[in-house]
Amino acid sequence: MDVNERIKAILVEHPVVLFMKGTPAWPMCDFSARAAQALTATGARFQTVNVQADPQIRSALPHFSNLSTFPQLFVQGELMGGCDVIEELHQAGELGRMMADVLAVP
Ligand SMILES: N[C@@H](CCC(=O)N[C@@H](CS)C(=O)NCC(=O)O)C(=O)O
Repeated sequence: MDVNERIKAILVEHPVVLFMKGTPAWPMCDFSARAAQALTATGARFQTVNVQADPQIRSALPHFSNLSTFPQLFVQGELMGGCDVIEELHQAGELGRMMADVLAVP
């Protein structure tokens, strides 16, 4: 499967996907760590893709999304943004609401 098809398949399969460096337990970059922390704090379940472990996705995703940096959060297939956007949404109380809407988390 072509890498863009793989990215699309991940986005179809999972309503909330964080493409990050490392994993929430072992983040490999402070921006990825902060993004994963904010999402974890909402209590929502989210899928992560470690771009450091997948060089094809690491190089293709910036072209696919038009965002050159990581992390990248997609909700229902749409790019929300990176760490700055995620933290802003979290601080405004919007991130939890968004996750609840998408995932029906109480
Ligand atoms: N302002 C960005 C900061 C993210 C950032 O600068 N990430 C860097 C360091 S992890 C990055 O992805 N650089 C490009 C690369 O490593 O390919 C955000 O909100 O996510």
